[in-house]
Amino acid sequence: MADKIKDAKIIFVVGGPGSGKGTQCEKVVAKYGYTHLSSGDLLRAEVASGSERGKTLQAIMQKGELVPLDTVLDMIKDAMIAKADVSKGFLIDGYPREVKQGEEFEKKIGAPCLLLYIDAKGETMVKRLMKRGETSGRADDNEETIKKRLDLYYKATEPVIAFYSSRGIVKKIDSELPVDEVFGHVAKAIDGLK
Ligand SMILES: Nc1ncnc2c1ncn2[C@H]1C[C@H](O)[C@@H](COP(=O)(O)OP(=O)(O)OP(=O)(O)O)O1
Ligand SMILES: Nc1ncnc2c1ncn2[C@H]1C[C@H](O)[C@@H](COP(=O)(O)O)O1
Ligand SMILES: [Mg+2]
Repeated sequence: MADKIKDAKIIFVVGGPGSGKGTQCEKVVAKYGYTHLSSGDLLRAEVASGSERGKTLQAIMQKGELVPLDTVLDMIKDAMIAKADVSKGFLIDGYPREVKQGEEFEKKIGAPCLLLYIDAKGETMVKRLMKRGETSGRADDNEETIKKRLDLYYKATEPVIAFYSSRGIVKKIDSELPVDEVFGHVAKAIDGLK
């Protein structure tokens, strides 16, 4: 089964909470037809299913903490296999959150050809998430959890950028710009792929 995805085109989309990863991924899907897999969305779907596992995940996510690596990697892998026959490429949004996640992904699935680093200032991310929280219904879009997610991002996820930079596959995207301008830079990075 895993053979079906071993040669897939894989793009990691990494950035802080509220930086605009999901927003840009939607636009990439519209233009390039890639498959968007957000680890957070996969986890929220499990929570919404009402399963016992979903209840455990919900408690972790509500605190702004990371769920266990194996849980999230298995979900991504299953979702990739389900789309393998029709996918032109995969946008893996919100993963890896720490270097170990990247290493395990490469062992079990394959290597990314590009890492889109969606970069915004801390204060911008907080403002965006507080605004999104007015309508999102997300249990983690509140002041206390946003602060924890941001702290964890700087501590655990920023080293991911350095790890892949040494491989020359990181494109840093200024996400302080308006959405369509940000997308112009995202598209340029994707068009630059062989
Ligand atoms: N360039 C932008 N300018 C202004 N607002 C933006 C921009 N990009 C995204 N937004 C808005 C849309 C959302 O309401 C909010 C967060 O964007 P979103 O794409 O959901 O972030 P994200 O996927 O990185 O966050 P999370 O990690 O929490 O899922 O900010
Ligand atoms: N890759 C991940 N590893 C661990 N936990 C994760 C991962 N992706 C999402 N999560 C959990 C923890 C996050 O705070 C929430 C929301 O994710 P988001 O990408 O902001 O939608 O889910
Ligand atoms: Mg998102």
